[in-house]
Amino acid sequence: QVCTQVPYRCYSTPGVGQVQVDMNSETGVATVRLNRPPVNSLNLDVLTELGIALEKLDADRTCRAMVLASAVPGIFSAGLDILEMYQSTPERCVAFWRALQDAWLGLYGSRLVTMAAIEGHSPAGGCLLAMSCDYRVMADGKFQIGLNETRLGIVAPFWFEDVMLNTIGHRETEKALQLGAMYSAQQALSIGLVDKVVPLAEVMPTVQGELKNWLQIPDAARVITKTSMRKQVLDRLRSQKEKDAQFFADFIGRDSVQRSLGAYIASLQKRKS
Ligand SMILES: CCCCCCCCCC/C=C/CC(=O)SCCNC(=O)CCNC(=O)[C@H](O)C(C)(C)COP(=O)(O)OP(=O)(O)OC[C@H]1O[C@@H](n2cnc3c(N)ncnc32)[C@H](O)[C@@H]1OP(=O)(O)O
Repeated sequence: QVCTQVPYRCYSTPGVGQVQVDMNSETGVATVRLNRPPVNSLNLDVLTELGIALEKLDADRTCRAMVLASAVPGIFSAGLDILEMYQSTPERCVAFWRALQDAWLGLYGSRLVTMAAIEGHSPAGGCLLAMSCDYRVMADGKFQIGLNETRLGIVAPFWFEDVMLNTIGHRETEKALQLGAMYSAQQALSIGLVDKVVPLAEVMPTVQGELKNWLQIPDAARVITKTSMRKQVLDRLRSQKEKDAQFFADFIGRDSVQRSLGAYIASLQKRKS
């Protein structure tokens, strides 16, 4: 049970919030769990909650690190909620995209040590969240991770691409994005998409162990280094947020894209029958 005793502090109501934040003020480590069953798809509400949670943690001087995880077994995140992109309005699309931009700028630009505990599938937007952390530990087994956008007939935006480039390099990114490739944990490890693969039950203990190394480094020096490494990619989006949001809404509204998304949703439903 989380958040029941000192030194834990909750930023969300247990069992209610779609983004649950448990702050351990003794260690300075916050755990942020996505909690939107069945698959933690990222809709406008979740992205808004996530953006706010990240902003609060960044402002909390007692907080030094954050673990991004899931409260839903078997899933890290299924990525963006496809229903936000299918038969939506241009206004809603723009609001949705702004919330994604803000959550991502907060995560990729966070001063905290950020670690992803990937205890389930992590396609598309889920993979973006994981890649935006400083370190990734993934559960071995049947779970998959990757930017699969082209398989849906959509295109990973330039900032998704930039983050992947910074994570696995140009050649692997080119293949991964064109093919919309999804990788097993072992394959992801072999191309550097994740940093460690362990059995499911060991993901959290491994993250906690790795955090000890990172927290030995003085914050100021680490933060200056992180900022210097990530600034260019962050600034590229910051300088064209509105244009990017408008471009997304226009692109998603195209008939051909809507047809592809409709077919993809049908294929997801068909898998079950
Ligand atoms: C120059 C051009 C520039 C272009 C610029 C703009 C372009 C736009 C870019 C937009 C970027 C998008 C990034 C994304 O994140 S798109 C989302 C991609 N996500 C996926 O493809 C994941 C699909 N889901 C799965 O593969 C599986 O669900 C799973 C994650 C492997 C889990 O499998 P599991 O068997 O456990 O669960 P189910 O498949 O039975 O799913 C349960 C129900 O959830 C629904 N579902 C699944 N994923 C999503 C989703 N992402 N959004 C909404 N709903 C989702 C699924 O349909 C089931 O619903 P049901 O119970 O009602 O049938």
